[in-house]
Amino acid sequence: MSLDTAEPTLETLGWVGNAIDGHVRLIDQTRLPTEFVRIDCRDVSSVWEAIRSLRVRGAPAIGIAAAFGAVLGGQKAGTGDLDSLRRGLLDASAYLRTSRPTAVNLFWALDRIERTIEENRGLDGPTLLERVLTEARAIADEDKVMCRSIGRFGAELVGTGQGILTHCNAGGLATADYGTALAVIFSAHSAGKAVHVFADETRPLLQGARLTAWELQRRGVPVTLICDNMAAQVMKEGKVQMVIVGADRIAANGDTANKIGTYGVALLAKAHGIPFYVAAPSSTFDLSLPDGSSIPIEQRDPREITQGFGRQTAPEGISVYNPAFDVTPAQLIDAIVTERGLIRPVDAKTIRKTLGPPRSSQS
Ligand SMILES: CSC[C@H]1O[C@H](OP(=O)(O)O)[C@H](O)[C@@H]1O
Repeated sequence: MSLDTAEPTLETLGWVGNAIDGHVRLIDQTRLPTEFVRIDCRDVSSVWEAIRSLRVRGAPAIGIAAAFGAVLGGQKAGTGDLDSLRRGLLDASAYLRTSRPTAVNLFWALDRIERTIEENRGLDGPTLLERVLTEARAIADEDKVMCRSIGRFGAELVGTGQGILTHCNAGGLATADYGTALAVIFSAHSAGKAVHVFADETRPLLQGARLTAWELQRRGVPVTLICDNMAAQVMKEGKVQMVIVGADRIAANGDTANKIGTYGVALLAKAHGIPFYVAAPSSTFDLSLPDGSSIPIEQRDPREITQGFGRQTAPEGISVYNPAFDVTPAQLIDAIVTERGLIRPVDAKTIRKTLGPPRSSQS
């Protein structure tokens, strides 16, 4: 259901889903850049669908959406009977875990919701539901703070006059606010550093063209849109002095899953002697995985490729391979920018030193 199309202020571009009262409100990112529409999800399956279809997308944002979706499950169950409330919350959380497999933030956020339920067994229904809603809001509020911190730390890597290449969208839309990779660019730009961004369009769903270009243009950051197959040429022409991307899951050794095409960009950067950075909050690390080999990679609908431009652009029945992510090995990453500072060199020891001991394993 479309609610309102009022353009957001620059500060409210990110997550808007904290208006619970029986619904989760979010920006429908599939309608951007031509339409700005906020929608209300009134049941858990609508939140699941919004995550699966990338109406809400980006690792932190889908974690936040899932946290509020779980609250919705509790609201639907009602607070009259404690057992049915707990079941409603836990069933919603279990269902939302099946929406997308790669971004660990989804599971990290739902782990926090489920821990909150378990740790508050003694509460009555209304108090328990309120406590879980408070946790969901905390997840969103903490992400806002982490993004700003990532921006501050990452801006130190940016020299004035630099060309910066991005891939996909790791902006305010992908987080509670401000973004991760784009937070670095926004912070550098706000500090008066003249930067120019080359945004990969990012096939097949065009998060770069539709979302990153839109976010940067709105904030007045100079941006040039390129096709993914132009990244090598802009590097060869000396237009790019650094690359910065987001992340969906980072293993204990620093291997990083991100939007498909990121691995290729990292190889190109290495070949051209250009620093390659990842920006991500600590909620994107999965320290239960020793390396990136077992990060689950989402396989998506072939029609995203064969019908991506609103018409059939490939022979009917053609075989299609559509992995939504790839894994960039740690040795291709010069630094990871987190809310706790830079991780450099990118290795298990430095990650542990920066982030602290591993959490429980995530799905
Ligand atoms: C700030 S995390 C952004 C991260 O998530 C994107 O994936 P998707 O658009 O499929 O949700 C992409 O990998 C971005 O780098």
